[in-house]
Amino acid sequence: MITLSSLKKIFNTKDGQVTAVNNINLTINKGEIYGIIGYSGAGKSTLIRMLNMLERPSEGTVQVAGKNLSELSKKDLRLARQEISMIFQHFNLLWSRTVRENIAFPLEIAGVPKEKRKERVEELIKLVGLEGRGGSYPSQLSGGQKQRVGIARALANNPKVLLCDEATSALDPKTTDSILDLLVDINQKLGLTIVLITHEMHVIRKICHRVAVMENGSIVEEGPVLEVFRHPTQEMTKEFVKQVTEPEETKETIKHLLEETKTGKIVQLTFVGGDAEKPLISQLIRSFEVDINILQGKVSQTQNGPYGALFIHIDGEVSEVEKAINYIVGKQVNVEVISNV
Ligand SMILES: Nc1ncnc2c1ncn2[C@@H]1O[C@H](COP(=O)(O)OP(=O)(O)OP(=O)(O)O)[C@@H](O)[C@H]1O
Repeated sequence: MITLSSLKKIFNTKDGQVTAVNNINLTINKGEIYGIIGYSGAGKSTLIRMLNMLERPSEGTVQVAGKNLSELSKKDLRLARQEISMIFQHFNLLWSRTVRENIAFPLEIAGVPKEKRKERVEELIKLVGLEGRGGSYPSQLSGGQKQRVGIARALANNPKVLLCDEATSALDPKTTDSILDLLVDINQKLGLTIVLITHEMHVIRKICHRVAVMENGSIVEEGPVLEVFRHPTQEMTKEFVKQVTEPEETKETIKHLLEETKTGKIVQLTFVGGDAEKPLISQLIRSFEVDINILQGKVSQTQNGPYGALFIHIDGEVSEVEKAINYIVGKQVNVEVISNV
């Protein structure tokens, strides 16, 4: 659906040239939810804005649904943009218009007749769960509701691609989850291709099929979400992955336990996909002369199956502990010994 080839963006500033996006090659498939993660300044916004030519590339090409956007005339680009919608962190709603009028706006621009417009607006209000709020103004809505208006407006002209520019960054965690659920819902119902940028791994974990990690204008790591979680190669990716596997208090708890624990080993087990459901711990206790204490654990759902980490203390004779660890390795669960005590 989207192909980026040798894409580059250089800004000329008073202080010299800034390369915001540097030679990116990427293919995003139809119906996929594709996440791009990176810290502030990595070039995510510039990249996503080039996907609908809000920002013109300095070099390279952007192809969406078979069209090379750089080559389109102004008129054709306007038409192409109806197929590539966008939602924003701060919603970008028209404050003097009601919910209904905001959603109708792109339909007016596209020249949709009044009756059809009305029908479509009501359909969209239902789709995003804003029944009963059509007459409200944006200032009368919560953040989550405002983003629902943004999504309805973006979907008005039946786009093929939805671009999400930090769409949940201004929302609290619970509202974030409800908006992410809505994005998955419309991805599945409408077969819409979704590209999102974020600095939160939680967003990637919860809804993306594939992820690209961006640093200094380049993509440093890319792949299916579970694969990247399983084998993060770059330091930065490892940091992001920790956001969803290690609860804040984990390090402190482990440190405390290391001080308390005199024998055995503390290990981190990482479960990916189907393995997370297996009764590994009871198998260990039954098969080896060891005691197992579960210290901390978190298993989350991804679009490709469960993913999680479990910290356990395995205690017993040194040889039995070794055997137990080897047994886990044989089960293809990723094992990391945090410390030999
Ligand atoms: N219009 C511009 N003129 C000059 N430099 C720019 C412009 N837009 C972005 N940049 C620079 O390009 C680099 C990438 O910025 P960009 O906003 O794309 O990053 P980002 O990953 O989206 O970060 P953030 O999440 O903070 O917006 C930064 O160094 C930024 O200063």
